[in-house]
Amino acid sequence: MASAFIIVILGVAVVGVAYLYRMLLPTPLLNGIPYDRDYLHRPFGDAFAVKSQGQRTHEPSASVFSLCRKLGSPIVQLLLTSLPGTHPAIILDDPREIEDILLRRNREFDRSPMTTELFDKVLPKSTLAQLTTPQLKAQKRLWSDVMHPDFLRRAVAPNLQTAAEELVQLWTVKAELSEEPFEVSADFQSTALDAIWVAVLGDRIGVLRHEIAKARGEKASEETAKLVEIVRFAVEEGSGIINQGIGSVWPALTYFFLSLTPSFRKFRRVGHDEVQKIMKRACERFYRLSETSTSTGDEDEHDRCAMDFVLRREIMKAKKEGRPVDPTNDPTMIDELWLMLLAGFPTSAEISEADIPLLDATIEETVRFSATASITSRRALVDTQVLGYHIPKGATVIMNLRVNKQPLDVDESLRSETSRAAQAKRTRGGFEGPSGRDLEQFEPRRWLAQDATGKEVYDAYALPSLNFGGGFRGCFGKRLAYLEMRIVVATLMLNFEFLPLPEKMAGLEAWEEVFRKPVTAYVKLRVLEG
Ligand code: HEM
Repeated sequence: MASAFIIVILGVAVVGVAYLYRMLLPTPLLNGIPYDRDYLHRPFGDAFAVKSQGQRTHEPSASVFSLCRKLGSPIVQLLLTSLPGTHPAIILDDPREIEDILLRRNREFDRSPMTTELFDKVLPKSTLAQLTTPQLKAQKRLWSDVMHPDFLRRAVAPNLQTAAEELVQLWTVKAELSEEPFEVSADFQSTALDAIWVAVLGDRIGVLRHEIAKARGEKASEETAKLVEIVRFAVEEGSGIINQGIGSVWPALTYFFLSLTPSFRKFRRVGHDEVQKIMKRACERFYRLSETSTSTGDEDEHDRCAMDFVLRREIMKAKKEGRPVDPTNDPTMIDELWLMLLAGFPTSAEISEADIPLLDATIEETVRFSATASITSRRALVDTQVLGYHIPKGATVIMNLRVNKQPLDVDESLRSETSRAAQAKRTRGGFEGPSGRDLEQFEPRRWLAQDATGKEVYDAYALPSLNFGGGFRGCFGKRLAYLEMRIVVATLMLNFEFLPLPEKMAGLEAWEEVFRKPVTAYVKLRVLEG
């Protein structure tokens, strides 16, 4: 009797293990999209192979899209498990079709859970942690005006200019101390942190001033040093947590374990407290103003940053409706502000408005070439088609935002109507024309054209520009990032001559985490006389 029982148990165990093993094997979609047959009979399909290639090269996105080149198709399937809840994942590496999906097919594709899950544990109420819903649309509307060109020019550009000038001071001190090249990654991070903090929250943290004092051998203020340390911790910890989710094949599990660690809890507490303190001060200012001001207008001279703009509007609206309001306790507000700080951290008036086509072309080419963000994804909301293949509702389409190789050939008749119409408007032929040549080379002039009078102009549409995504769920901070690059690049060019570097310091290798960053970034400078 006992042995029969053991045989039954063993039988059930064997069937259970066989069933689990079967579930770990991939089931490709029956829609003809190519896949890597080498991984058809391996548990977890090619997910681990792609992940380990990414870890080896430090370029995870490139390892995902290398599958398209390997199979010679701009659209391929990633083989995943057949476990319940696993959605088909399709990889797309065709800039024209990606641009079309992002910009023109918002009814068919939305932000995918692959992205929202990464931000859900870290900043749950932020835009990036949400699929498109009526509530998210209202949240996006509330913030949309803070990226209006007029607001950026009036309130944000002067602060960005100050950060750029402080970077010039820092490099001048360093160049005067030694004629040797020096590493500048940390200086760009300090500039980006100062710039994004003041643009979003209006307060100066003074990271660059702190670095200038250190470079001059002066004693930096203890208060600034403490604040810089807190802010650096929160920004770096936040990016690090998201990065661990990106690197995981099971982000939900990784986040579960991370959420138990003291540094995760410290990130949530410190981040929350620091931003809340700054919000409290701004609210007090607006409560005082609301006693005297009659303005309920959309723009106000008292707004110094993105946060001011939204807080003032909320306070004025509540006052008009005669209800109390305390935005400092609104977790949506705090998470959204933190998302902007984390998103703006890697970005590196007159300058902001001057018409200099070659400057714009150089910035666009830098954005393309550096590919700071190389990947995004969308979820199919309906059964649809991409490049002639059926895409089932619920499938995730993972898209390459990096345009550094001639795209693979595609039969024009397989493209969507809107994609063909967009190509027809590219008067200089897009990839087929001069702008599409030598995409492995840094060549700003690909973004220049001549207008009807023969004048050289910047052509933002010469090629699909994908590094900020696009459409309704495209990057919210794109204008701010371009403005910051414009001001910083122009200010540096006006103050320094950049001398040639020894070959070993001029490498272009990158390290991709949430964003791609250079492995090393050196400069050798000659300070230009005023
Ligand atoms: C070089 C700098 C930056 C790059 C390369 C970048 C890139 C991106 C990309 C690729 C996306 C996803 C877009 C898509 O899926 O279509 C995104 C989303 C987003 N970015 Fe940026 N970004 C940068 C700077 C900023 C800044 C400065 C801010 C804010 C101040 C910002 C705020 C956001 C937000 C809120 C979203 C989510 C939008 C949504 O889901 O609706 N980004 N960014």
